[in-house]
Order: sequence, then structure tokens, then C-alpha cells
Amino acid sequence: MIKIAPSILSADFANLQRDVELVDQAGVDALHIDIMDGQFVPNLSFGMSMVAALRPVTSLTLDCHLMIVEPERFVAQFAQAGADLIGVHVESTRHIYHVLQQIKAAGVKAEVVVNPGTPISAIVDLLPIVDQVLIMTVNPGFGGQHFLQPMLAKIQELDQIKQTAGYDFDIEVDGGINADTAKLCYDAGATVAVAGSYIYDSPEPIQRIQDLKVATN
Ligand SMILES: O=C(CO)[C@H](O)[C@H](O)COP(=O)(O)O
Repeated sequence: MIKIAPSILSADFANLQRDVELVDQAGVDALHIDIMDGQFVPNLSFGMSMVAALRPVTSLTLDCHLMIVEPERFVAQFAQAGADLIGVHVESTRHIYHVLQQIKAAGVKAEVVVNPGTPISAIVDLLPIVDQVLIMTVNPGFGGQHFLQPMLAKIQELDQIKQTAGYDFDIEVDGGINADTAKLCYDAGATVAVAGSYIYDSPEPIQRIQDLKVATN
């Protein structure tokens, strides 16, 4: 079964604690927090204060996806705020290896993220030191987009490298995930699925979580 990480980008911000507790009680594995700076992606969202505010609300893994330029400037503050995992884009810094080391040195799990236009070859040298790889299945910046089918080949390519080398990192997918696309990703090798609008835009979010579990069982 794929692990599920609801993205709070699609939650009701006026009732955020309620929406976090709802998915926590429904048995998800992590909470995905999208951090956007208006430069790396054409949108703004939250900062480290959101992570600090959610930390006492849930014991779920706080999976912080930094869509910001030069994330090395803020890694320590996100760790201090209570992040369990910090994801940084390979496209966002000149010193990706160093940033991943910085995350691990802060006692937090390290994730490298690849945009749809970035090949797996760009992250191969990083695989021995990461806990998770996030393959974007939409162009980052907004929820509610359509899943990019060509990303399935990228998931398969990464899973093949992982199996051959005996790595044990998770492969996360993010963007356009529903029960159908989660199954496709799971079959290709993904182990964690981020889902925002599929869960939170539904009148029955708990049923949607169940549907993701059943589809990948
Ligand atoms: O990273 C993101 C946007 O950059 C979101 O996590 C992602 O798009 C989830 O939204 P949805 O499930 O609605 O596609």
C-alpha cells in the first residue's frame, strides 16, 4: 500500500487544525507542507511559522517541501520549527549536496526534489545520502493540476536504480494524484503519494483516503 501525505495547500486555512486532525485520524502517514517563495515558483504560501504552529497539533511526519531559491538560507529554521523531513529542489541551489548534508546535520530526513523537466541523471550522485526523492508529477506551484503521465517512466527509472543499488529511500510523487494515478505511480515504484485537492476538495475526504489505500493495496 502506498503511504499517503495530504497536502495542506488544499485544506481550509480558516479551519486548518480541524483539517489536519481529520486526516490524522483517518490514518495517513505524513502531512505535506508546501513552502513557496514567489521566485522559485510563481506562487506564495507558508513559512516556518506554519510548521511551528502545526507541530503541537499532530504527531504526523511533517514533510516540508521547500519551493524556494537557495533553501540553504532557511534549512536550520525549518528544522528548529519541527520539520521531520525537508525536501529541496535540485534546481534551486548551486550546492545541492551541501544542502542535503545540512538537513541531515540538523537531525532531519533529507529529500531531493526534481521538477518535471529535470532528468533522474541530475540526482544520481545524491541517492546514497537521501531519505526520500520527490518526483513532481505536475509543474510545482499550484494544486489542482493534471497528472503528467510521462513522469511514470521517470519513477520506473529511479526505482530500477534503487533496486539495483540496494538503496532504501522512499519515492514520493506530488501533483494530480487521485486513486487512478496513485495506482499507476505505485505500480511504477512510488512509495509515498502527496494528495491535495483529491482529498480536501472532496465532501468526503476520509473516503478519498480510503480510496487511495484500496487502489494501491
Ligand atoms: O506541490 C504542490 C504544488 O506545487 C502540491 O503539493 C501539489 O500540487 C498537490 O496538489 P494536488 O494534489 O491538488 O495536485
